[in-house]
Amino acid sequence: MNDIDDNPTPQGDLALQTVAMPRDTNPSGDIFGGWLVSQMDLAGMVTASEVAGGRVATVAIEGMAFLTPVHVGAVVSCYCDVLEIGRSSIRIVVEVWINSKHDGEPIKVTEGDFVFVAIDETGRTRAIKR
Ligand SMILES: CC(=O)SCCNC(=O)CCNC(=O)[C@H](O)C(C)(C)COP(=O)(O)OP(=O)(O)OC[C@H]1O[C@@H](n2cnc3c(N)ncnc32)[C@H](O)[C@@H]1OP(=O)(O)O
Repeated sequence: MNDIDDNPTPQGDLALQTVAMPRDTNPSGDIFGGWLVSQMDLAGMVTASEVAGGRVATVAIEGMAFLTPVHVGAVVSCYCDVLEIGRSSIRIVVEVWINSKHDGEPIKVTEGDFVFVAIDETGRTRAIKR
């Protein structure tokens, strides 16, 4: 995982942008980690589907850490960078960034390595065309 201080700008391309809503909070009013993972999975799926030219499934999520809380109303941006393309798999680092409530500076919230697999209509793996 990249160190937040060594990597002050997003890595990769913007794949998904959304707003953290009150419905995405737990009873204490904090945004759920699971909601963020869901957004990251969607962002990764968009990028992986483009690379794979069709249907993909998430096979693994590795090495995640939540670095800073997300507040309701924050614009949540997911950036994807393709790290590796195998026979059927695509490894993507997904980073989530928000802007600081105080000074508007971009802040990295979390990142994780997501592995997607290209699958056919029956759900079996398929080779990615290059
Ligand atoms: C967007 C969504 O659909 S989210 C839904 C949640 N995800 C799912 O339902 C997927 C459930 N899993 C599956 O259906 C199956 O595991 C499949 C079809 C994805 C893969 O089937 P497998 O029998 O594991 O395939 P196989 O062993 O050939 O591995 C396929 C590729 O995935 C890679 N892979 C498999 N497991 C892992 C893992 N845990 N971590 C990293 N890579 C992995 C393999 O290295 C291989 O890569 P390569 O083809 O580039 O060499």
